[in-house]
Amino acid sequence: MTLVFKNLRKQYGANVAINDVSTDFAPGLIYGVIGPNGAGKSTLINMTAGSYSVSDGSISLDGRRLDGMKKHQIANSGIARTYQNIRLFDQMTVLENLEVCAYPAEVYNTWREVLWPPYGRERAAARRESAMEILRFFGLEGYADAEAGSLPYGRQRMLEIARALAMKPRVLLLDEPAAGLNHHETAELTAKLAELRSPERIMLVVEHDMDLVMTLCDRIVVMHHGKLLFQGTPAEVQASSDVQLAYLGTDNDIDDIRAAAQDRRAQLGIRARRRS
Ligand SMILES: Nc1ncnc2c1ncn2[C@@H]1O[C@H](COP(=O)(O)OP(=O)(O)OP(=O)(O)O)[C@@H](O)[C@H]1O
Repeated sequence: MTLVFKNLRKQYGANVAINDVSTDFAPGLIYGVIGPNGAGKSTLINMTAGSYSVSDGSISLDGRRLDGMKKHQIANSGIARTYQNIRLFDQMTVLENLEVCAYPAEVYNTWREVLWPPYGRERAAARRESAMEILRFFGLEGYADAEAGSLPYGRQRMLEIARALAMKPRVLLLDEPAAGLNHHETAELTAKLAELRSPERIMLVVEHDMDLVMTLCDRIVVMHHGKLLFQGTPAEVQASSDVQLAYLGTDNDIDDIRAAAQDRRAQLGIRARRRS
């Protein structure tokens, strides 16, 4: 399984958000996507998930073109995502948030469940058990019957990832999963995400939190002004003066990049990080 971006381009009017990006992603690895604000990171996620159209070039999974597919077809191809700003089904329970993602994609199977109640009950029980297993993994089982919107912020972030996992994705796209989490929550999240590394899954994590990225990711893609500036291991990225220049305009080290990322988050009004 490989996810491939080929000469990918995204243009909003005259603004070129993604400019001729070509790279590929292999299963079993966690990829970090970093870069200054406006570099095009979220646009990559949005195009891969089908939320935004592709202006030019292609995105394919196992040789199958995803660009041009409808959003639900992309989801059915095994791509799941989370959002920079949490988007849960607030009025549903935590358990329902997961169950709703595991309903059959094929109309045929839905009718089978409706017309054959024993089969429907069996499938519903299996969905529930599978959802509970994911909730237990995230330590959310105690919230199963609570309304999703009533959960503390950090738990909602975890629930978003849990919900994406309920789709059993082959490609998991996480857009700033640590935004607004305190240090304790970020450490917990980092450990959970590391456990999700699987030979059957490609993971892409867009994140400003350098500690998370450097700890978690096997490979890092650095975006700058819509272009792929650099790609390598965390050590290679930390050693790259190109990367440091892109972030800071000066040839400083990774600690300054960390500080710059925090400053930019604050400027953007991304929920302040609480020190625990
Ligand atoms: N829906 C949109 N309409 C018009 N321009 C957009 C849209 N979404 C993004 N852009 C522009 O595309 C460029 C890349 O934005 P994108 O959100 O992908 O960057 P980013 O690297 O994810 O930034 P951040 O770290 O701030 O989230 C920016 O110039 C942004 O203003």
